[in-house]
Amino acid sequence: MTKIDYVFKVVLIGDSSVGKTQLLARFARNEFSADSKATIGVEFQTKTLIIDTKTIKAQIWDTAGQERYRAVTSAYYRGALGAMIVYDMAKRQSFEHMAKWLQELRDHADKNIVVMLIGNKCDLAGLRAVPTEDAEDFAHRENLFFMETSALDSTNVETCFITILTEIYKINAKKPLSGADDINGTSLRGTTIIINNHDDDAGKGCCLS
Ligand SMILES: Nc1nc2c(ncn2[C@@H]2O[C@H](COP(=O)(O)OP(=O)(O)OP(=O)(O)O)[C@@H](O)[C@H]2O)c(=O)[nH]1
Repeated sequence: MTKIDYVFKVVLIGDSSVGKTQLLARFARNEFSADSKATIGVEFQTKTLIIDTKTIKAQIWDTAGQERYRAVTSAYYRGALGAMIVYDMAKRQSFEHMAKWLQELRDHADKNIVVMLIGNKCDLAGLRAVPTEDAEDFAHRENLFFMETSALDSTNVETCFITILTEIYKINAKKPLSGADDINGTSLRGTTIIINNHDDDAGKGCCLS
């Protein structure tokens, strides 16, 4: 069995239908679904990859963009070292809401979290409603990484995940994974606890049937 050097939790946020679930499906399994259902509650997937000779387990969390399907916010952000805030390049409103998502992140996440702005659906070039420069300006002002992606045709999907994981690695490289280590130790142990909590929550009504 491969020895895991680090476990990095990254969360996906953004309006409903911008493509968070499909970005994750493309990255984790190289799959895409055209009739993707709205996410209810929280899901996550993992993918193990090598960065700078280290084995990194990326644990990517995906939650509902729709308020009524969202699970407890603080639990979602707990232990997250990276966040991708996603808008739909063809839907101006989803970009206008980026400030709101950023605020939520700043209210709930660790202040050192690495944040990347993602303009998804760049395959819909003819329907573009957000000029690249607008997003670049916003990212620059807010100190975010920025990339345009397409989960449909795979453009930049692997690149954006590898970029954020590499940045996380640079920040956390001095903290090797061990039982005594605060950040990574907690994220590993916390994994099980958080998932169980969510399962419990789901049963209690964060999800509609
Ligand atoms: N053209 C195009 N369609 C996409 C792309 N990514 C996702 N979609 C489609 O957009 C719709 C919504 O995708 P989802 O991944 O379910 O969106 P989401 O952000 O997870 O939505 P919630 O779970 O409600 O928060 C689906 O019909 C997808 O097939 C893309 O890159 N290009």
